[in-house]
Amino acid sequence: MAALFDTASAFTQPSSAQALAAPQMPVLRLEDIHLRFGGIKALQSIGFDVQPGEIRAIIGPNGAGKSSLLNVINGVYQPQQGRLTFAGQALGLMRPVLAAKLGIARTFQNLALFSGMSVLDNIMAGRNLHMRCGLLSQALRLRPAVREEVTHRLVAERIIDFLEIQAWRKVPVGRLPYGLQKRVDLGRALAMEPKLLLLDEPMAGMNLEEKEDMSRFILEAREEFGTTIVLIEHDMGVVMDLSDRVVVLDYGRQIADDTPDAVRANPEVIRAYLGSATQEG
Ligand SMILES: Nc1ncnc2c1ncn2[C@@H]1O[C@H](COP(=O)(O)OP(=O)(O)OP(=O)(O)O)[C@@H](O)[C@H]1O
Repeated sequence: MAALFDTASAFTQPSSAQALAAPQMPVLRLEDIHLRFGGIKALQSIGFDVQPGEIRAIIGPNGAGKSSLLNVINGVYQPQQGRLTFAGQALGLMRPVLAAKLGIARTFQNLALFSGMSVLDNIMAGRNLHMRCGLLSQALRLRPAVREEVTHRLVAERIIDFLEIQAWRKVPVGRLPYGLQKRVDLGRALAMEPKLLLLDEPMAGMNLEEKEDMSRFILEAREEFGTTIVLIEHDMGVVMDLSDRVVVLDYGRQIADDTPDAVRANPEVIRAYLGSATQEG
């Protein structure tokens, strides 16, 4: 993110599938994660890593445990068993506040935007963690607060340019079509300068053109800012096109962790999930 943001990230590097050729310290490693809700075994012995600059997909049928897994990664759910390591730091378990501090950002299946606020202000909301001046100095318009706001606005404007949403920067988000709202949600998350970006069904409810746009922005975010991405997606075409490696869940179990092509050819995956209807994806 050096080109866009003022602070360099530990994971800022040109990223591509080539980066995966040489093993590096993973951004994230999950080991033997078990999560239960009463009698429901939502996750059973899940373990995989995410390399810097990688786009990792998590797929599986409805109820397979995908959202639960994302919630374990950002600390919303506490697994009964397992270990999580972030950027080489063994954390045991994650907590939401810690996740935010460590630089884990997330978009949601059901958008989490302020619908009455403008595009710019929603993206500015993503800068909150980076703001050092308190509310009082902001309210009194003290000089350091004004200076800081200018810097953050600059970052927000650059993200708006990057996502090609300049024309709507002053428009309340609630008035935008759904596809654009999803783009603003991505912008809000990118504004956090995340080391790890979790995308929960970024293409849900989009038409083909919107999906193509969103795919392009995800790939460009990785290329330009070196963002490491974990995404849940139901559209197999999107998963195959975007991801470097794919984790497949079925009834809370991890049945595959491989490249898109290998996953596509895996008989257990085909049986559990892909099926004939999605083979063309
Ligand atoms: N907060 C919760 N309380 C109880 N059970 C839950 C909770 N969250 C998830 N579950 C259960 O855990 C299992 C996995 O659910 P999860 O939402 O993680 O699956 P998913 O793969 O994301 O599904 P979908 O594709 O439909 O979003 C399901 O049986 C679900 O009912």
